Amino acid sequence: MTIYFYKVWQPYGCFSNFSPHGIHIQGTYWPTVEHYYQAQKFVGSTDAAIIPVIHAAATPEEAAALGRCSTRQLRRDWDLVKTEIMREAVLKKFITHIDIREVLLKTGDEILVENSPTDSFWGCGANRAGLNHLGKILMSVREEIRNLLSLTVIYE
Ligand SMILES: Nc1c(N[C@@H]2O[C@H](COP(=O)(O)O)[C@@H](O)[C@H]2O)[nH]c(=O)[nH]c1=O
Repeated sequence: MTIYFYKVWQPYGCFSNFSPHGIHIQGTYWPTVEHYYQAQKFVGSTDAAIIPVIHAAATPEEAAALGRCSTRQLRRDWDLVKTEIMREAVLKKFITHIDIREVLLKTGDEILVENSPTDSFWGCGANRAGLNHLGKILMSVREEIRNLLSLTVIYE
């Protein structure tokens, strides 16, 4: 059965990038995947000064609003790198936090879908026919962690 998730307070809310699970990446701690993802939009851009502001945002909603501001200049390669950047952050989240890693692993081989009514890139969009890249990343992270854990069992 397909598992749909979206808001943090709904079932499987820990799969949302807005969930309160911090990550360390390249020496910096980010309070949520969303903070990190939104800040990466401006690395090397003329609007890079917004990065520490996004980092310090009180909530992921605030971080997202800062990153989505249409008057700011995104890095030129954003569309090429955003999926890999998201994957790295989501992998780090589920490697770091054992409790939600268990939730992810317990979904077995079910299809995971970000049920966003407005986003048909990361989610499935209102018609549920969107690309669902976040769901796909979660499924691939689930597979990667499973493989990592099976290697640990063999070599321990
Ligand atoms: N979960 C969730 C959202 N979805 C998230 O929004 C991000 C995409 O942002 P952007 O590339 O700027 O459009 C990505 O992390 C996606 O998972 N959006 C929300 O407004 N509220 C929410 O609770």
